[in-house]
Formats: sequence, C-alpha cells, structure tokens
Amino acid sequence: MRKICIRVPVKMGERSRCVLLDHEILDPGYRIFSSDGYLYIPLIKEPSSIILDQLPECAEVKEQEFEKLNKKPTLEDLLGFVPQYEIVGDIAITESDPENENTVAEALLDVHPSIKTVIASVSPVEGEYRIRKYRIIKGRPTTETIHKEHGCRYFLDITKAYFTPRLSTERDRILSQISPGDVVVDMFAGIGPYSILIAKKSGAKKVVAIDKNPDAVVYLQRNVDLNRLYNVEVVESDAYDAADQYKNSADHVIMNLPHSAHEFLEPALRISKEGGIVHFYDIIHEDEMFEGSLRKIETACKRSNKSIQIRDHRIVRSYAPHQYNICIEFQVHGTEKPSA
Ligand SMILES: C[S@@+](CC[C@H](N)C(=O)[O-])C[C@H]1O[C@@H](n2cnc3c(N)ncnc32)[C@H](O)[C@@H]1O
Repeated sequence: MRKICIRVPVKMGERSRCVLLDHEILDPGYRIFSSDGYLYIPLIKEPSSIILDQLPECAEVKEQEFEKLNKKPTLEDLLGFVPQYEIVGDIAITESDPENENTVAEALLDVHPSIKTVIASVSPVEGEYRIRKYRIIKGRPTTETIHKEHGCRYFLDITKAYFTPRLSTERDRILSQISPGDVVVDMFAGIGPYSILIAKKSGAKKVVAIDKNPDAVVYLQRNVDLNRLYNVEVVESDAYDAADQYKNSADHVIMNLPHSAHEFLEPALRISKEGGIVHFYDIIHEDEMFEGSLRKIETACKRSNKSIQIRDHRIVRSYAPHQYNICIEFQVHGTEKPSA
C-alpha cells in the first residue's frame, strides 16, 4: 500500500521513530523497512512543521509502498471494551449478556485461536456439588475439555463438576507446604486439581481424594490415569462418612468447600495426625474476618477434645462485595480418646 512516510538515514532512525511515536503519527499497521542506508517510517498523516522541527534536518517526507502488518486485533480493538471471561481448557466462559453475547463470542474465537467453544454462565455456583449452569453460545457444542495447570492435565465437564482456574496460585501455595512421604486427605477433591497436583509434584506417599459428586469422581479417576499417578486413592463418599476410615492418618487435610467446610471440622480433626495441618477454607464477611471462622474452629476443637495452633490466615480472593474467600491453616494437637 502506498503511504506517506519519513525517510531518514538508518543511524538516525531510532531517534526519529521515537519522535513520531510520541506524536502518535507513526502507523503501527505497516512494516518499517530500510533500503540503501535509509529507514522508511510509515505515517498516518502528513507531519506538522512542529514534528518536522524535532526530526533530524535530513529527514524527508515521501510516499512509498509499505507492507501491511498482520498484527492480530485485541478484544478491545474488536469490541471497544474488554469483556469478563475465563478460560478452562479450550472453552471461554463469559457472563450471560444476551444483547452482546454473539459479538463477544466471535471476538473471543478470533483473538484466541486455542478457544473452540464460548459459553455463558446462566446460574451462580449452587447446590451441594457446587455446579453452575451454562449455555453454549458459539463454537464446538461441548462442555467437556482438557485444562492444563502447573504441568498437570485435567479432563472435565464444566457442567457436571466444579472447577475454577482462579485457584491456581492457591493450589501452588498448598503444594509448597507438602513434604515427600506425606499423607494428604483432600476432603472435597472435585475433579482433582489439589490432589493431582500434590500427588504429581510433592513426592507425597498417598493422597486420598474424596468427593460426593459421582460425576466429579468419574473425572477425578480419569485425571489420575491421565497424569499416570499411582499414589492417589479416589473415594466416592460423603467426607463425613469417610472420615473414620482415615482417622489419625493425614499430615495435611484440605477442606476446600468454602461455604460449608465448617460443618466438617470435626471429621477433619479426626483425620489429622498429631501435628498434622488442616487447610480450612471459608467465605466470610469483612466485618467478621477472621474471628467468625476462628470461632467455628474453636467450637469444633472443644467438641473433639483437641487443641490447635494457628499457622496462617489469609485472604485467598475476594468472593462478592464485602465477602472474602479465606484460608486458615492450623496444626492439630491431642489425639481423640479411644472410644469405649
Ligand atoms: C468448591 S468444590 C472444590 C473442588 C476442588 N477442590 C477444586 O478446587 O476444584 C467442592 C467439592 O466438594 C464436593 N462435596 C460437597 N459436599 C461434599 C461432601 N459432603 N463430601 C464430599 N464431597 C463433597 C462437591 O461435589 C465439590 O466437588
């Protein structure tokens, strides 16, 4: 394409390019090139005398053929705004917005070649199994995918079992606390993002991955196989009922069921070894932080005749206005009296 441009000796090219950039007159859609010791810089319009005064004296305004750059447009280029979305495997999940959703879906498919399906969430995370409802907007009509995280692969159906990539950093943080030879009980394992990561990367002797949702357990077992793991015991059960089977066995107990994990504190205390660590998640209002959660832990300890030492308390992420997903980690002391 023939364009107006600046021609300067190559050795003055960088200085000239910066002046043109500062004045927002350089055309980024075309390739700058050099020929016979000169640099040719494409412009979006004729430069003013003020701009010319800032360029080297020998700079000349010319017309020249330029090659168009195949710069991929961004979502902002295509839509004028950046929509809210997250990516699970090759699926992009957006918030439901019937007015805009087709345009947003097309832009997402254009900008991310790895995305094959765009879906919209049409319900909150709900029910005992913490599942959301979705509607497929565009692309391949499936909600099954393989998600990669920290070198592990997870096969899942986003409509059948809970999964969020937003806890990726948190999972890595928990992994960093596990030592080779540890026994870990993941009481609410879902499709396995904590269990699989720990089993694969920590050198744990055994990870017991429990979940009540039969569909989640199918994907969990497939993920154990997909990641070629031999140290994961998959258990389809209510964590409450499974607890006695793993009494005094765990160096770490993971309780990632934020809205109701407090109801399972007593079984978690039973599962923990003397000196074991419980990773307790909760959703709490900012006015109650962290006292509300600590009260629940204290009550469970009294009932279980155990004492604990708080090791850490932190905000994991904001959950809703004025509400936070938090994690409290405590070490368990005192074994339960043997039952009569
Ligand atoms: C918030 S999800 C977390 C899943 C997984 N840890 C993750 O990070 O993706 C909670 C999981 O607990 C399971 N669950 C709910 N109640 C349960 C119970 N009583 N016993 C065992 N699992 C339960 C749900 O099916 C769900 O998969």
